[in-house]
Amino acid sequence: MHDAGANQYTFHVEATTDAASLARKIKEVGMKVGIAIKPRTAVDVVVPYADLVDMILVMTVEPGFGGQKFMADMMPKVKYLREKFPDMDIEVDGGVGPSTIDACAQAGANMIVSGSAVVNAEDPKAVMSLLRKSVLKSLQE
Ligand SMILES: O=C(CO)[C@H](O)[C@H](O)COP(=O)(O)O
Repeated sequence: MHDAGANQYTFHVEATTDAASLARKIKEVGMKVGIAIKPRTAVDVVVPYADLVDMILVMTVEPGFGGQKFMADMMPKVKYLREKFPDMDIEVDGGVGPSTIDACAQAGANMIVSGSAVVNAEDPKAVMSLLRKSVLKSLQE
């Protein structure tokens, strides 16, 4: 993947029995590391790997497909991570769009995955701009 131009590899903590080794291997080949947690995984699970990763992804839907409903009850995980790791990239993925971005941004997410809300929009560029503005506004507060 690195040879093909990828500069970050994100894996699910639930998908490996040795997240630390996997994170180190990804770094060794020169890529940034992201670690993701599914909605039913406790946020504490990723804390031991914080020194080994560049980004923590909090899933706000069950992974699998786009178009699902945003789980607002994942926001305490984002807030907890932002308070604990002020300089960490924290991403949210699932059901993020104009009506849910402020909750993500205010909880402390600075990276966003948005599928349906962008691709199904009449004006995808305007939606991306709105999402970006919400995150930037919270970062400046
Ligand atoms: O595959 C996914 C989750 O597994 C999608 O990345 C995610 O759901 C984003 O899509 P949407 O914004 O439509 O929820």
